[in-house]
Amino acid sequence: MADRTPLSRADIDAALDDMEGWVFEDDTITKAYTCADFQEAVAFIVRIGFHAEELAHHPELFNVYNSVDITLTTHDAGDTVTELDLELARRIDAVAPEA
Ligand SMILES: C[C@H](O)[C@H](O)[C@H]1CNC2=NC(N)=NC(=O)C2=N1
Repeated sequence: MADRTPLSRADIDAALDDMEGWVFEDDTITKAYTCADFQEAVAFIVRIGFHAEELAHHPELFNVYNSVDITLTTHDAGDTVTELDLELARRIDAVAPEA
């Protein structure tokens, strides 16, 4: 299980180098997805939900029609980015609809 120790900015930047579309912003990592339509966006959100529950780690999600904007931070680590955010981000990418 990934841990909840705050990561350094250098560690976050190094990880994000291999994670297309994810950006560091205000002690969070964020990514904006565009789905084909609302149905695909909602299905994506449901798939994210299963991983969030499995990890006991929950994203902030903002959906408008076919867009899903995701923000990840670890509340238990003082609202900083941890390995758990990177793990959830990688799982989200793995269940994202094809671009
Ligand atoms: C007890 C439970 O596992 C914790 O409260 C979890 C729940 N989901 C969480 N989600 C996020 N994003 N950060 C947390 O620190 C967090 N903590």
